[in-house]
Amino acid sequence: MIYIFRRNEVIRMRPHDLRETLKKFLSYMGNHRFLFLLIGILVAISALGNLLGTYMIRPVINEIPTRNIPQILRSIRTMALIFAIGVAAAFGYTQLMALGAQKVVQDIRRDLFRQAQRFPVSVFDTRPHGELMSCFTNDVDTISDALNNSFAMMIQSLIQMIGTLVILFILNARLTWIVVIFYFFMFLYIRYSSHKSKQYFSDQQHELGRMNGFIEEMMTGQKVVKVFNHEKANQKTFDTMNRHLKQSSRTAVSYAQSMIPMVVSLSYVNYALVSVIGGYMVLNHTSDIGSLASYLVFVRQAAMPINQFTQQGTIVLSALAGAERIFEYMSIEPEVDSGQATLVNVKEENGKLVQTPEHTGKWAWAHPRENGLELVPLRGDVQLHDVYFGYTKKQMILHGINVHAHAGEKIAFVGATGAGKTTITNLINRFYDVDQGSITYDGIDVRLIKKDDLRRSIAMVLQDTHLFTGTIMENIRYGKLDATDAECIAAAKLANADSFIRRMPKGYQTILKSDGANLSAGQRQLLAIARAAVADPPVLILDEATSSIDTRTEKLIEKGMNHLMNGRTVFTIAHRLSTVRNADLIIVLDHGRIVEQGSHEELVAKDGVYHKLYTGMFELS
Ligand SMILES: Nc1ncnc2c1ncn2[C@@H]1O[C@H](COP(=O)(O)OP(=O)(O)OP(=O)(O)O)[C@@H](O)[C@H]1O
Repeated sequence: MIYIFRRNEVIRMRPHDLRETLKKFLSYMGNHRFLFLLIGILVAISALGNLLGTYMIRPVINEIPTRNIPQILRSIRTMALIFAIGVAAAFGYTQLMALGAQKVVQDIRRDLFRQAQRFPVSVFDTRPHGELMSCFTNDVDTISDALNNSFAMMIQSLIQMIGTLVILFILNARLTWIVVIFYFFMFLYIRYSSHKSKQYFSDQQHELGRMNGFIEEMMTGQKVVKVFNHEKANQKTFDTMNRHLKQSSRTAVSYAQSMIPMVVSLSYVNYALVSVIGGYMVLNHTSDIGSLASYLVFVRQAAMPINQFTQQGTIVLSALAGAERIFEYMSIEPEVDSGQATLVNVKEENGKLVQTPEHTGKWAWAHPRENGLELVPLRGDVQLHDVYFGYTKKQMILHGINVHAHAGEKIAFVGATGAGKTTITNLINRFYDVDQGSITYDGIDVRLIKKDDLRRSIAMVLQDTHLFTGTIMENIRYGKLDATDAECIAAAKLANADSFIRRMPKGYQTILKSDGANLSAGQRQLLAIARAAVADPPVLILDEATSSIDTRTEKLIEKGMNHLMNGRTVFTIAHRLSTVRNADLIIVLDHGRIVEQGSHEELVAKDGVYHKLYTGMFELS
């Protein structure tokens, strides 16, 4: 198996399972079967045109001694017509192939993106995100290139290779054995040198991948490099990598470069030998001059399809390896959702809740029960019942967690890094499901609630704000796609973001780029709060930012957060003392276990872990 490395990952040059990958790939081509059938016909016409046109040299030359000019001209016309048809077919199939390739690539991209949207969070947590990105970019590009340039050419070369041999046998069977022997040696040499060059090419790609990864890391981490004076050490590492890359590239290229001249030289020897023996046969009257002329042209061209077939074959194989990676991603089980309880608008009629299509602003869970649909008012009461969870079966992260957040309560999780705070919040909105125990939302097991509706009722403000390319208004509207401008502005006001937005050159229409790079960290957080505010959910998960922000912005954020938290059930991964102090319940976690819980005053009075943490005397570990 040949591998190349891209960035720091291992990339296959050939598919593991060629048959299966080809089957799936052909099924994509099959979606445009008439187009590819037409391309196939044109490829065959083009290949046959080249073969027959060359064959026509025989009658033309044989007719010259007869001096039958009209007949000679007829033969020349026929030959020209055959070549012209071949050229027209080649032009036709290259044009259609460009269209076919883009259709196939468009379908593959569509399916991959659709599938990626449905991946469970665990896929993004466990795989480097560059891997999926390289499927979308490099692999799709390789497939597109192979379809555009290599796929048809490979088939054409195959037809020409077989056709050439057949015609050579027809023209002169005895001479052809010499050609077959040369073909055989050429083929052996091509195999040997391409095998060797692939081996070194793989080393070269490995070195290149390492070097690219290093450059990327150093460029993105320039500040750290400068702070710790690592320039010299980096230069040394880089020089070593650069030297290794030079060595492996040199060997790979030397093998690859030797292939064509060697094959061409062999074909010259072949040509010379066949010319001499053929000439002798003509003189002996065991062959005619036309056959020999046509034959020699075929022999001259013989090396070309072999070369093309091997070179294009390698490109097609590496494209199929890319396709296999894409298909592997596509075959990942999408996030399963067996939840049936949905969030619906309700209104009160004769003291009873009834479901309504109107936007009443009042919500309830429509929970299917044996005796019909039960409407459970949406309140935001969340309870964890003896929850155990591990990301893998081998290692449990949470052990017997019990927490009850009554509607409107503020729960703060504190604890050392790795204690399991984020993991608990990941379970509440079902990025992952509990292994043992359960989580209920308004009394309904979250596994019975449709994920979209569950997540719609829980907003998250993460440390990592993630803003998208688009206007500030669009970024706020991300929280609720049908929010009006007025709702977005109201949310920004509530989040304390309105004043800084209005100071931007284009206000709410200012375009944000690259994850809001044109904003400060504090402004990005204010926007994230506004985005959560526009969703107006009963439950909120806050992962407080640890990065230091100036005191004025910090105050703005605190105020924004307080407004946002008002009237909602809030789970906070708390880093600020003020948040912890104001919480109704503080949960102290250590190694996935609750070690203390209570209000700030209770826990301080207890003089336990929290007190030590609070007074900075002790760090949980
Ligand atoms: N996707 C994951 N796959 C496997 N293990 C994970 C994953 N995410 C977190 N963990 C592990 O789970 C444990 C708890 O992590 P978690 O992120 O919940 O801690 P935390 O208390 O939120 O820490 P921090 O304050 O640093 O964010 C850690 O040991 C961590 O290594």
